[in-house]
Amino acid sequence: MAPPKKLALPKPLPDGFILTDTEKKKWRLGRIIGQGGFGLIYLASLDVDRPVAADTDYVIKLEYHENGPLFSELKFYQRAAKVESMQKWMKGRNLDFLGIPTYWGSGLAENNNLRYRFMAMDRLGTDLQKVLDQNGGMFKKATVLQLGRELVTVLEYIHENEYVHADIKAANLMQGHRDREKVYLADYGLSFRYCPDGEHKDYKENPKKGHNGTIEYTSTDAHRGVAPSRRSDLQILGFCLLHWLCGSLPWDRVLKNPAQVQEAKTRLMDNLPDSVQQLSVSRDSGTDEVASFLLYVRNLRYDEEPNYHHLRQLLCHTVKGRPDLHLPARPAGASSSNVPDPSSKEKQKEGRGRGTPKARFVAAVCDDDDEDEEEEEEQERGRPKPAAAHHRSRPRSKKEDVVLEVRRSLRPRAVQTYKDYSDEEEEEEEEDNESQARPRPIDARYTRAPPIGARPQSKQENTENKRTNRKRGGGETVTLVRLERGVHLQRKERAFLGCEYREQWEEQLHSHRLGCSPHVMIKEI
Ligand SMILES: Nc1ncnc2c1ncn2[C@@H]1O[C@H](COP(=O)(O)OP(=O)(O)OP(=O)(O)O)[C@@H](O)[C@H]1O
Repeated sequence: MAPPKKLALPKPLPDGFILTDTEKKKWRLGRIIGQGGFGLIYLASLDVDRPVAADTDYVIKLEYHENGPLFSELKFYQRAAKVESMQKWMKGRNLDFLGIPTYWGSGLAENNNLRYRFMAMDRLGTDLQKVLDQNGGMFKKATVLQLGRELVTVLEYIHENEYVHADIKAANLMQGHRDREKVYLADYGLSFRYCPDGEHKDYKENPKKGHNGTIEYTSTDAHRGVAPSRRSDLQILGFCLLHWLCGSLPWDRVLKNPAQVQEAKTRLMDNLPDSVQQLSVSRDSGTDEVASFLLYVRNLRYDEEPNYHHLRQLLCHTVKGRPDLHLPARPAGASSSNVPDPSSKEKQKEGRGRGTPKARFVAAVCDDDDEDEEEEEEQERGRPKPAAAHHRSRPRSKKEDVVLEVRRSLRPRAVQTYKDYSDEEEEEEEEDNESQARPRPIDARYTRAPPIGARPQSKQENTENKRTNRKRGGGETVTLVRLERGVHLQRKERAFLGCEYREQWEEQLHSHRLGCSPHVMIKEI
């Protein structure tokens, strides 16, 4: 039989198929309940003698052996998210919950000459993007701040274990299967070991690798082609919080142009706290806390350890307990979005806003001022316009569900091109031990995103870099690309590329940074 096409979704294994993991535990597959860019998600059970029950607590993620994301995800769970290590950490902090799914095992399988890799993990519930879509694109302020605090704690744990997530977004946040008030940060396929064996990666811009991640939320460092770090995870989180609070982001309409998105984000970061404060939707949904959060993040050095306790305090709110993921409270008659449209000039020129279908959807749901125009657009395209949550008094029809699904599938996917190979020697060893071959290289032409211009290295960054005195990574890189090809066809591609590392540094990176400690900065606001 011909080998599987690289990057393809795996040919499904039959219901009832038995998998044996590396610890010799046997798993029985049930029905498929999800599908990503590369892999399939099956219900699964350790009871191999009977069909998998519909309410089982386990799932198995299955990919072709050649694919990369599951390999990266596995490495994250095996190194950083061991059950005992998480429990010990939680105990030390008196926490009763940490939103990281539990990993239960992994292994390789073969069927009809096709080789698969699998991972067993906790079964989770609905992802928060679905919840947001049903809530008109926004959460209540208290919910946003509670989610923010819980995610800061998850990031604190991950960061202490040498990893960053690098792709925080509502689509990667999932409710618990049994307890819907619990929220888990899932999908570690793009996670990055920023500090292998305690050695922080160097700050190094690489125009060839610019604009990694999910374009809406990716960090300004990632736009410049810098490998992700603790501060970039926190900045991504800040952008997410802002989005959930306001229902849109200033760069929503230019998502197809990464350079413009980068420009808009840089402007927002440069003009904090005003730039974020003025996005407040209403007094009830004020953005002051997120402004302070992003301001703190802006003042972090690339390799600086954030003060997570302080970050949680910045997101403090009187409401305690678990996040309430229900409809946002919108004051009657209030325009839901205060976000200025960066492309308004362009819009005037072209007579129409730009952006991805998702960005249009957000605007349609949340920006009352644009409703007429959006409606017109929707009618032109012959699609029904989903009603904003606050206008909806009936359950959505099947047709509306389909529209949501289609728009969901059109959402920008994450791109990764920064992964250093240098920290993977150990993986290679482990792989050899397990007789697992590395994912195979693919052609460089699959890489995405326009290169960004080279910039001179600033004296400050140079000094910072020397001070960290870290070892430099090897010259090879791993590239993972997710491409959108039509509504239903979404593919991700991973490549190992021989890539010249050019040292190009960002003069402006710290030009907005004031010469005082972040704590002093906060007091000055
Ligand atoms: N632990 C889980 N429990 C229940 N459902 C899950 C779980 N993990 C993923 N899913 C479901 O399966 C779908 C596919 O998940 P997967 O992580 O493979 O890909 P994805 O995150 O949707 O896409 P991408 O390929 O971009 O990462 C998800 O959208 C989700 O609905």
